[in-house]
Amino acid sequence: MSRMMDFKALPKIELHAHLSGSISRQCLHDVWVKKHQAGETTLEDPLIQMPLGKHDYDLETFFPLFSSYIYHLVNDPWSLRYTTLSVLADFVADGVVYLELRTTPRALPTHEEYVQAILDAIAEFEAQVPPPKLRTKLILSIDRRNPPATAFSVLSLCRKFYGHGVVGLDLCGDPASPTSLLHSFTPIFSAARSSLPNLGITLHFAEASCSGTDQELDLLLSWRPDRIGHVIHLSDKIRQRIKDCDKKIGLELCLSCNVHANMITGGFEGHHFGEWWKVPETIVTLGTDDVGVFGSPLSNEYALVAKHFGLTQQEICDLARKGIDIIFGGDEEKERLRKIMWT
Ligand SMILES: CNc1ncnc2c1ncn2[C@@H]1O[C@H](COP(=O)(O)O)[C@@H](O)[C@H]1O
Repeated sequence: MSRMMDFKALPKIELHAHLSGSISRQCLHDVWVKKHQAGETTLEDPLIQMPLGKHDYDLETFFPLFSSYIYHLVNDPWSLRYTTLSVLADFVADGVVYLELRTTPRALPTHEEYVQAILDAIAEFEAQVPPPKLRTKLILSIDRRNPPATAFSVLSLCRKFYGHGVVGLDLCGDPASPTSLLHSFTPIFSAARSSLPNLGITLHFAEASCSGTDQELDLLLSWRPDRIGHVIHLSDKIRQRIKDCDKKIGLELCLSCNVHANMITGGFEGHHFGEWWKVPETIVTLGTDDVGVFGSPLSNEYALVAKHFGLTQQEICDLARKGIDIIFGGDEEKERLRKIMWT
């Protein structure tokens, strides 16, 4: 039975992880100690602000963690490099062999330098001897709370860094921000489709009931995403539209995040993974979302689906391998993964 499986050793693909939310509390603490000792921060120790073992952040308490705390701690090139390297080390230690990390560019000191610093940290990590099995690509996020001009600048960054480590564009952020603001992003996503046809598009989709209206979801689907994340509050009509997409759409499902943040009811066994994982018109992949906040590494997400949905060892390997088809990282990477992932 899969319950006996070594989920850490299982080579895994992670396609839904936010950089700032993936930083462990210990790593945030290390950054804080250095800054505190140098008199560079007046913030409280992260281990007090976010005590170890606390994972029950709901959508009201979750987003301010970034805007009021983590962004003020990770606020210079040194802490950005340090935390990125730590995040990569955590993923590799958990048996992740391919990672698409997503992040919202910030002015550190410029948005361009922010992206370059992360790409440099990835290159530095991959140049280790012996090289780690993990290969990492970057997705740039548009925060739905931001004005169109900021969102357009994210597309410009995709243009600049496409072919140099950036493989996708994401829409993320607090789902409580109104659907009406999203209309102004349509030209951005259509420009992304026409000017960068191989850039992947992934969207946070129906995370909360307020962002799960047919009006919003019809709009998001009109942007022709390759993948959608969370996928919780759907009408039957939208369910059918997802299944009817020309190309199989990828569903990035994040069980622990959804359960801990009370985004769903019914606990793990009530999670919509159970509804989707066998649907032939879609491809389900498991993601951690924000392992630093919700505390469940990808190996544990596999253990959870094995436990709550009774997947056999073969079904676990098949689930992990299916993700290969929906990575944004290109054919060469797909070939590498086909060779190293368990059959
Ligand atoms: C429930 N899960 C989620 N839903 C929507 N957006 C999320 C998210 N988890 C994280 N983010 C988005 O990612 C940012 C932090 O990482 P980066 O600074 O970009 O690396 C958050 O500010 C939020 O906008």
